[in-house]
Parts: sequence; structure tokens; C-alpha cells
Amino acid sequence: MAELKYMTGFGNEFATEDPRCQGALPDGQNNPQVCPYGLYAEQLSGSAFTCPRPANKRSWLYRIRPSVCHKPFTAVHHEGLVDRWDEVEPDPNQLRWLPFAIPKAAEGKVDFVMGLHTICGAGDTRARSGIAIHVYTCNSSMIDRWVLSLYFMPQQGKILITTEFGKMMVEPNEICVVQQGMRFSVDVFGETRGYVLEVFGVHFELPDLGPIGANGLANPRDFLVPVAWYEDREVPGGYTVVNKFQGKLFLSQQHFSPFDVVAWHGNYTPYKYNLDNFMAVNTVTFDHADPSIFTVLTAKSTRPGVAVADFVIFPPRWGVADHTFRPPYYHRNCMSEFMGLIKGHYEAKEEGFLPGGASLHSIMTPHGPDVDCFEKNSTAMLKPERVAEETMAFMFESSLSMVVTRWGLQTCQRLDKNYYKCWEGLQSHFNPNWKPGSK
Ligand SMILES: O=C(O)/C=C/C(=O)CC(=O)CC(=O)O
Ligand SMILES: [Fe+2]
Repeated sequence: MAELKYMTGFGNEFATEDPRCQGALPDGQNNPQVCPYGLYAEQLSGSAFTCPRPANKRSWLYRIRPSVCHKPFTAVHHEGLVDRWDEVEPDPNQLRWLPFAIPKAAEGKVDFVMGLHTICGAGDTRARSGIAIHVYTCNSSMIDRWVLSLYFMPQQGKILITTEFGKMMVEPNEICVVQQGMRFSVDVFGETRGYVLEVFGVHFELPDLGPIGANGLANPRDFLVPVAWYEDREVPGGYTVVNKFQGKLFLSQQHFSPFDVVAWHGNYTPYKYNLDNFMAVNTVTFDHADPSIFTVLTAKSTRPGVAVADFVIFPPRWGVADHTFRPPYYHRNCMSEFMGLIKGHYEAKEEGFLPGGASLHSIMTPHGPDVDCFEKNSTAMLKPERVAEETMAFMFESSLSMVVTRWGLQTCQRLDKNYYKCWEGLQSHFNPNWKPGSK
């Protein structure tokens, strides 16, 4: 496959035409009486029309047929997708999952939609407030079907995401955002697994940088946006549209490929980002900084400074803190922390937290380094050293109190029942005779 092309930037106004149809974008207006090449104009709104300018997101698509040409939607049951949070009793325990099992191709084809399972979430898709965290495990490409609106993190196996806006190849260590309403299809190249965060009703933004200044963390120029690509393809057997609506899936048929957008312009787009481009900022003196220092993207709530979901990474970096216990401190948090591992070993849990697995530390549930990590780092010689080499751990940190699904707690059979034991060996080192100045 030829190398894909991308445009760069975050949330700016992009304009792109498939090179086969130069001049497809109308000049100086959005909906001329007749569009170039006989295309239809269609607007995709990502925000209320009246949103303040910085938050106002929309794109104009110029396509062979408008997307309204389809047969009626009919409901279909998908066991794995959940949007109500009362299936099982709440569980405040520290939870950890072994790597989620990927179905073997020999045992049957499973595509991205079939292989999508909700692990936890909160809120209401109807009130457009809340989140859901899913995992996908699959072995086959989606054939002539597509679905809407997600934030992807491949963990194993690259994925080719074809969207109405163009194509993106997304590899492990990259993230990809396909926003609400954008139609896409996922091709895979073998056994494939990854994480998905779905945020209802808000969009990811780059975090403000405050005293850091104008540069750093995820820089806007490193975000990649697909260029227009279309196919004019009749599908006599029917192209299945998968619509995720109010948490349920609906199918409809149409007789042509939905990827028929010849040109588009706007600031509401899918995009991808390689986590190696993250410029980490951290202490060069002492103490462990709060993990918010590693925020890549944030989905803000209406409360100032409080995120519906922050996307945070723990990238390879230097650790230099003087007279400091360098790994994460023990803590209880007013936010929920869902973690996953793309590759490598996470410093607070060298064992048991594995690539393709996950952990959830709910609101106010205590957690922190395991025994080995505590003992090793309490006596370590503190010289500059590489931390998280060849590793990429991430966290979805949410102000919502998330509920775990029945699939997450029971059906997937990946819950590590012994997780709590990793702290059991923490000894008391209390010495009532300790004197200031002694070791
Ligand atoms: O690295 C950090 O600064 C904190 C990160 C976290 O809060 C995530 C954890 O709670 C890690 C853990 O499993 O202990
Ligand atoms: Fe934490």
C-alpha cells in the first residue's frame, strides 16, 4: 500500500481534495447551487452552531451521494457493548486485568465491531455526559460495514482506519481520534488488540500549558489529519452501516460505499498522534510530580479544571530527582484512574501489569507501588537514569465514578483475583526512637 499522506496541526481549518478531482472544493462558499463535479454538499457539525468560536467545530463534505441515502435503521443486539451501569453491584476494589484474550482466526472471524467490549463507564449517552472505556480484540477486517465515534489506542497490531475524511494507518504507540458522527471502517492485519475511550458530548483539547509556556507536551504540529480520499463503489449486496445510537447498535443497508467524499474542509476532523512526539516536562530538582504533568489530551467538564477524561501517558524519559522516592507516591484520588499498557514494564508494578491488560483504581481507592517497587526504590542509589525505557503506559483519568460491566468483572475471565496481594507485604518501618538527622 502506498504511503499515506497527512496534513499537520490540531483543530485548525483544513482543506483537502482527492488529487483525482482538482477544484472539487467550491470557491468562496460552502453550498453553491451546483457543486463542482456534481457533488453533494453536506455539513457535519461537531458542536452546537452557537458554540463560542474556539469550541466551534464543523466540516463541509463534498460527496458523490449524501449520507441520507440508506434503508431504515434496525436495532441489533451486541452483547459486548453496554451503556447502563447497573448490571452488577459496584466494586470499589483495586482491579487489575490480565491481557484481554484475542480470538484466534482459526476459531472464527471476529472484526472490530464484534470484538468491542465495554469494561467500565459512567454517565448517560442520552444526556451527552459521561464516558465508556472499551477494549477491542479482533482478527479480521470489517468488510463493507462501518461505525461511529471513538478514541483509539492500538496495543497489538496496526489498524487501517478508513474514514469519510480519508485513511489513517495507526500503529501501536500512536493514538487516533475519530469524532462523533464520523463514519469509519477498521482493517486489521492479524491478531489485534487495543483500548478505546468514548467520551459523550465533549471533544478532546490540548491542555493549557500555563507556566510551561508556548511549547511542550503534545505540540499541535505533530497531530496528523488524513487527506481526502474517495471511492465510487457500488455494493450490490449492500453496504452495512453500523450506527451506535444511545448506546445501542443499529444496522442499515445502502448500495454504495460511504467513503465517497471527494473533498472536504473544516476543523472537525479525525486525527492521529505518535506518542513518541510527546515532550515530557518533569522535575529536575526533587519530588514526584503529579501525573497530570504528562497530559496529552483533555476532555473538559463544565467545572473549571476538572476533566471528564484526561489522557495521560508515562513515556520513556530521564529520572533525576534528588533525595526523592522516585516512583509514584501512595495515594487516594478524587478521580478514577483506568490504566493500560501498550508495551514494556510500568515502574510502579514491574510484574502483573502486562501489555494488553488494564487496571482500575476507583475514586478514593488506595493504591501505589507494590512491595518490590517500594523496597527497591527506598534504598536505590539516586543517579540520573532512564525510566520506562521501551515502555508506554497510559491512564484515562476521569472525574466520573466508573462502574465496571458484567463483562469486565466476570465474562472476560481476566480479572486478577490476587491483585491486592501486591501490597500485602508492605512492612511497618516505624521507629519511635528515630531522631532528626539520623538515617
Ligand atoms: O506515575 C504517576 O505519577 C502516577 C500515576 C498514577 O496515579 C497511576 C497509578 O496509580 C500508578 C499505580 O498503579 O500505582
Ligand atoms: Fe494513581
